[in-house]
Amino acid sequence: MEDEDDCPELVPMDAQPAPPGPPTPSAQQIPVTIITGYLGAGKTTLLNYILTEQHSKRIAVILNEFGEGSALEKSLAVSQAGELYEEWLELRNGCLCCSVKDNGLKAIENLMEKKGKFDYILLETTGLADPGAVASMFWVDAELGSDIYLDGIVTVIDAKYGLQQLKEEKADGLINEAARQIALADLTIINKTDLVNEEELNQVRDSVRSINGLVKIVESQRSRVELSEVLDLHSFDNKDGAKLAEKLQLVKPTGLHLDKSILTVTFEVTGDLSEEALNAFIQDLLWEKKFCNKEGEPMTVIRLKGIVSLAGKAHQVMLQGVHKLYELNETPQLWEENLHINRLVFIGRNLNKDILQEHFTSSVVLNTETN
Ligand SMILES: Nc1nc2c(ncn2[C@@H]2O[C@H](COP(=O)(O)OP(=O)(O)OP(=O)(O)O)[C@@H](O)[C@H]2O)c(=O)[nH]1
Ligand SMILES: [Zn+2]
Repeated sequence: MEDEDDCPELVPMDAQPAPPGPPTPSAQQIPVTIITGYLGAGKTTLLNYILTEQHSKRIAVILNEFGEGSALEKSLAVSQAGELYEEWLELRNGCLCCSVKDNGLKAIENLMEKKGKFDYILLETTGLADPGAVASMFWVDAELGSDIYLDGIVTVIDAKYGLQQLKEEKADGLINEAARQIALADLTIINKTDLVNEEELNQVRDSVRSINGLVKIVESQRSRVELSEVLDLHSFDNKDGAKLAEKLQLVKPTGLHLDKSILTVTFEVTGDLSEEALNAFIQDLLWEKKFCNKEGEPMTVIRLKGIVSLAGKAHQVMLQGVHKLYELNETPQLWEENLHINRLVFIGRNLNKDILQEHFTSSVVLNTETN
């Protein structure tokens, strides 16, 4: 028997260091999909469905749970599904953001010792977890990053109770977790459509869209969705810069809103950017929270995406941000001569498009093109 409590072996210092940033995944890297969603939305149902329906991939599952009763139940539910490898990740009470990283890394590192035995990882987070913290750990840990890559964040929403969950006001102005999970998502699955009528379903759809102008939405009963819609999304890859550029153009800004809600703003600015000033802008926004809306409340960005033109670079550069982490990565896509359109999408709270764009244009853009 392996001792499960052993700390993972450290990789020797002279081992090949991972290149900075999340590059285009290599064939050896294993994709990880984070499955999140509010309590009872249908995450475990989705996992079980994927594990029983999908036979072309060997999938490892990591559950990240509170409370022993439900943990035991889920462990059994998942391990019925034939040959799969299960790691146990239990967060004792306390701050998720702090504990998730260490425990999560340990579970994944343990799992990676069984490398070769699986080719996809699904990670279910608890209903109350902040998936941003989980997603961040794949970026922070360079060694881990050389073994696996983040493929996408999937948020399951309860068609019946989702709206109610989204409207819950949090004490002290904290961000509503259900809304945060939608803000972070690459794909949302509106589940339990059997429990609502068309009008209710439309309302849920509209609320999801009002939070996240980028996210793809599918609907399901018992979490039965096309697997190709859930797995291999490549949401964070830089190889597909052209696809992202296209997608960013279709983003609709959102915002028929209550003060505290999360929304999407987007703008485009032509010209080349100073890389240094862009870094400073992003850090002021994500780390320092220096920008405020008209009411003087600091803007909080949960997810950030963009395609930008950096001075001196012929290739388009992809900007990805989750939580407080962000990255700039060159894509294979070349800019057209004199048509350098920077497109940015921000999902978060207290965002004011005009103020953001104004800061961006005045501090980051070097030269505005005329054509
Ligand atoms: N009516 C209906 N019930 C569903 C559907 N999908 C799942 N359920 C039920 O909803 C309950 C919760 O589903 P789970 O998959 O355990 O939800 P979860 O998100 O994993 O829940 P937690 O891990 O507790 O946060 C279970 O009783 C499911 O059988 C659906 O489409 N329609
Ligand atoms: Zn679950």
